[in-house]
Amino acid sequence: MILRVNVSFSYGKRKVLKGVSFEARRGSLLAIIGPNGAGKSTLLKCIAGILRPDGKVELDGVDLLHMNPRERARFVSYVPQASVPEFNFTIEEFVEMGTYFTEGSVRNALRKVGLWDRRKDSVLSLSGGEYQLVLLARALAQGGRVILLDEPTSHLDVNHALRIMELLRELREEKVVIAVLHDLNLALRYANELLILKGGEKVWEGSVGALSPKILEEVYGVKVEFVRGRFGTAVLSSL
Ligand SMILES: Nc1ncnc2c1ncn2[C@@H]1O[C@H](COP(=O)(O)OP(=O)(O)OP(=O)(O)O)[C@@H](O)[C@H]1O
Repeated sequence: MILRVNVSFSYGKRKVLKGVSFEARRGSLLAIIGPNGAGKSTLLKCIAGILRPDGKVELDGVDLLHMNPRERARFVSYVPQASVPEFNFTIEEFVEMGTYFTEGSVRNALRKVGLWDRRKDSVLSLSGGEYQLVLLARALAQGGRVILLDEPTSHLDVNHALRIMELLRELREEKVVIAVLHDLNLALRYANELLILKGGEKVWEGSVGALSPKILEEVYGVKVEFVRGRFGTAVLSSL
C-alpha cells in the first residue's frame, strides 16, 4: 500500500504549500516535522480532504483528492489537533460520530486507548489528554487504510505519549501512518521516515537513521547534539 502526495495550497493569495511531494508506505511510520508555521497541519488537512489543494493525493493509484468526503472516509481517517469538546455526548457516542464504524470497531478502539470502562462518561468531563485519546479512538473505529494524526501526543504525559506512539507503531503494520510531531525525541524513536517542512517546502526527507544534527540545525536554527542511549536517540539543543 502506497500513498503518493504532491500538493500546493494557498490560503487566499498566500501560498503555504509549494509543491510538497512525498510517498508513504504501509509498514513505515512517517513523521512530518518542521518549525512553527511550516505548513505541517495544512499538508495533513490537504491529504485528509479538509482543504482542497492543487496536485494529487493517490492511494495505490486511486485518486483520493476528488472523492466525495463520505467515500474518502473509507480510505482516510484524520485525528485533528486536540481542541476542547463543546457538546455533552458520552465518549461512546462521540466515537460513533465517525464514518463507517461498527459496534465491534468502537469497542476495539476504546479498548486500545484505555477508555472502554469510561465509555458512558461525558466528553465534557475529560482532561485535554483524555480527549486526545477519544479523538484517536474515533479515527481508529473508522478503520481507514491511511491514518493522519496532527500532534497526537501534544497534551499527553510521558506515559500516555509512549503508549500512543507504541500503538502507532503497531498500526503501521496494517495502515499508512503519518503523524505531525513536534517532539523530535518521539519522532526519532518511533518514526521510520521523516519529512521536514520549512516555509511551505520540503527541505529534507529520508530515513530516521540518515538524519544528522546538522540538518536539524539548519531547519530550526539552534545547535543540536544527538545522544545515543538505551532507549534510542535523544536530541539536545541550545540557542
Ligand atoms: N485558516 C488559515 N487562514 C490563513 N492562513 C492560515 C490558516 N491556517 C494556517 N495559516 C497559515 O499557513 C501557514 C502554515 O500553517 P500550518 O498550521 O499548516 O503550520 P504548522 O507547520 O502546522 O505550524 P505549527 O507547528 O505552528 O502548528 C502559517 O503561516 C499560518 O499562519
